[in-house]
Amino acid sequence: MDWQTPEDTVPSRIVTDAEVRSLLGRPPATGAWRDGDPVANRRFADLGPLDLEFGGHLPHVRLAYETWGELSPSRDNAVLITHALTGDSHARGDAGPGQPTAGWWDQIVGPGLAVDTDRWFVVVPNMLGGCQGSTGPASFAPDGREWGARFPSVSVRDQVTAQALLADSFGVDRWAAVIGGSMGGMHALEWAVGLPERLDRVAILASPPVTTADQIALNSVQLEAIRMDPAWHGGSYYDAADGGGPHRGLALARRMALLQYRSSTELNDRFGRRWQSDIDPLADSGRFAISSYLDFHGNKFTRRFDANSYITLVDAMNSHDIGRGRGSVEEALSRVTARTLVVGIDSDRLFPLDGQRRIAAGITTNIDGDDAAVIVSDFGHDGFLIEFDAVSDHLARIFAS
Ligand SMILES: CC(=O)SCCNC(=O)CCNC(=O)[C@H](O)C(C)(C)COP(=O)(O)OP(=O)(O)OC[C@H]1O[C@@H](n2cnc3c(N)ncnc32)[C@H](O)[C@@H]1OP(=O)(O)O
Ligand SMILES: N[C@@H](CCO)C(=O)O
Repeated sequence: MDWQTPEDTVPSRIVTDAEVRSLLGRPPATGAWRDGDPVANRRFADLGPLDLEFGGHLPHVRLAYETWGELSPSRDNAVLITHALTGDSHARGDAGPGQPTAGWWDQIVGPGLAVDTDRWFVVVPNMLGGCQGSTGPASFAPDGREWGARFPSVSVRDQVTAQALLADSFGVDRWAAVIGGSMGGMHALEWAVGLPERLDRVAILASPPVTTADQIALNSVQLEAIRMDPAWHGGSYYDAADGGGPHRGLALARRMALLQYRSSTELNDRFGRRWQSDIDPLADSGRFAISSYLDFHGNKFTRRFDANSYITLVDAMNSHDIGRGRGSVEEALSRVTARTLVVGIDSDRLFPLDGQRRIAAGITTNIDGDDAAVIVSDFGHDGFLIEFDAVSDHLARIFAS
């Protein structure tokens, strides 16, 4: 089978349960597009073929995206927000009638908020390789079946290339700002280094200049947890009789990840040594509350995310090295011309402050001189999704610059 067939034999914009059922005789993969999705604001951009950094080729790329605000006639007020590893385009929850789904930055993006949608035209795409409407392993290969584990390796740079094609589709030559946290901050940094002529400002939150050995190690055990699940089937699980996915492995990977997303201080203060039955009288006795919390998030995650997509995105995150092919990290950072904000969280054990400090020190247009701004918080890495006031204050400073 030639997976590089240049023509789609199946339109990659097949999106509804009904279309998938009629094609494959079963529902779509977890996280893939579904009928009745409440995100009325979501749109799709078909961006054509894409040659990938590590040699792969996608015959057709589609990005799902949402927008808020109005694009000015001169197209000079567009702001790109890039999401974290398991995020999506839904930064705001009030995009249309019948919108029950909360957005992940409701308190930051909106009329009169730090990213003021009365002033800015805000674009939030789902990243390439994701499973919330953009082309990824749960999308269709040219043979009319999901790519699955056959999906080619994508890098953070490929994901930015796809975002640049999306910008072209809007006629936006230059973003007023590119803003991202965590993996989204990797994208924001790549924009600033790789396409400096295409943005005025950049905000990088809780992100590193390279994914380190320590971080790759933590990622590798998560991926192994998925692959050792008997329901993994080498990634070809969509048609499997035993439940349609390595849910136990994926839930375990999410538990492991969550330990890096939150700080030990928060977990100790919040859960202590309490039993879950102390909190919920109906719960089984003999289980610690912290175990229950991890189980809850692990299991919840499997209901919204495709395991193949998780692997693809973690691999993309592992590819992140702002200095690759550019001499060094510092040489790469010296290319940045956008006004820059770099923010770290003091309790972040996933992407610790030294990474943000290295980024800040290497960028001459950093608004805080040679240092990063620091949010003091016990929430750890996830602080960029929780400390709304502090994040808003810092974003206000970059917009005022
Ligand atoms: C840009 C992006 O990254 S987008 C992706 C962001 N979203 C995610 O990452 C999804 C996973 N969610 C999270 O990581 C977090 O909820 C955050 C970071 C978004 C917000 O953090 P917090 O507000 O501190 O939420 P927290 O981690 O306490 O989770 C609350 C949930 O845990 C449940 N919970 C809390 N304690 C327990 C316990 N002992 N046992 C079982 N469940 C528990 C709550 O009932 C609540 O459930 P709900 O989600 O159905 O409302
Ligand atoms: N909670 C975030 C953490 C990674 O930045 C996510 O899952 O995307």
